[in-house]
Amino acid sequence: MSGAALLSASLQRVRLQGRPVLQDIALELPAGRWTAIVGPNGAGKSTLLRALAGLIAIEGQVLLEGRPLPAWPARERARKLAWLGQNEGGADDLRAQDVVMLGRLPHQAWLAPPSAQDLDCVRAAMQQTQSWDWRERRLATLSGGERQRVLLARALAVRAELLMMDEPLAHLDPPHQADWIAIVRQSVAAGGSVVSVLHELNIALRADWLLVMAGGRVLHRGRPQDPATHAALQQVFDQRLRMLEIEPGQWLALPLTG
Ligand SMILES: Nc1ncnc2c1ncn2[C@@H]1O[C@H](COP(=O)(O)OP(=O)(O)OP(=O)(O)O)[C@@H](O)[C@H]1O
Repeated sequence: MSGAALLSASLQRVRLQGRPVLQDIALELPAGRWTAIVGPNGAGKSTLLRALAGLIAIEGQVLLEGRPLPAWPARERARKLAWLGQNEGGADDLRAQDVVMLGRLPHQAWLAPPSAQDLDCVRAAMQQTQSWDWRERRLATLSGGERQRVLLARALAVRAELLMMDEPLAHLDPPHQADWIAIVRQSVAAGGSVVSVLHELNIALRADWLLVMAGGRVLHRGRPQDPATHAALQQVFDQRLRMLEIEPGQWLALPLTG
């Protein structure tokens, strides 16, 4: 694997409760690219993302900037790699602003108060996700979409080079989905790398690169515009998609009924 990859992985196997869930996956994630992981329910998308983030035990190796993930000091790694998981809980009693400040922990000295830079990052991230207005409200009092925008702000406040998100669009309405795409594009344009598990195929088709999974393997990787990518999508979704090019290079995947 080339040394240029921000993250590279070689996974022989990942087991959950003794059951093999992923096998034989090798990939490289360069800087400056948005990669979307797609595939049917149970394909192993979330497990792959968790494996790449170092959140679960693997048989194999994940390298961040060429260094194995476990060899990174925890705080340094947490500054490089930000995570937004599915249905995250545990912070319900905190004010939204304090939840976002958690994203600054890897930058703060032990028990030190937040710096002016931390406060700036929190405000900027909350403004980016349009969640600043409810900064004083407790997370538990927010709607699903409002909460998701606060959690996205927390991940953005880290200012990490690598942003990993599992179903980040859950609960977001179309304008905020569009805002999410804009945020991802900004991050990638600034040299960052974004990896997202997405169920919304039409959003995934706007990524730079797709990983198409089924049965615990990556069956195909390629650009969303490539006919081979469309064929892989058809294969994993039982030929039940209608692929439409709505403008040059921009595709939609509609479910075929009947
Ligand atoms: N904790 C667990 N213990 C055992 N098996 C698990 C566990 N979590 C997930 N699995 C199994 O691993 C496989 C992959 O699950 P995973 O959540 O990675 O799939 P996914 O592609 O993200 O699915 P979905 O689209 O439904 O969210 C599934 O068969 C699932 O049942």
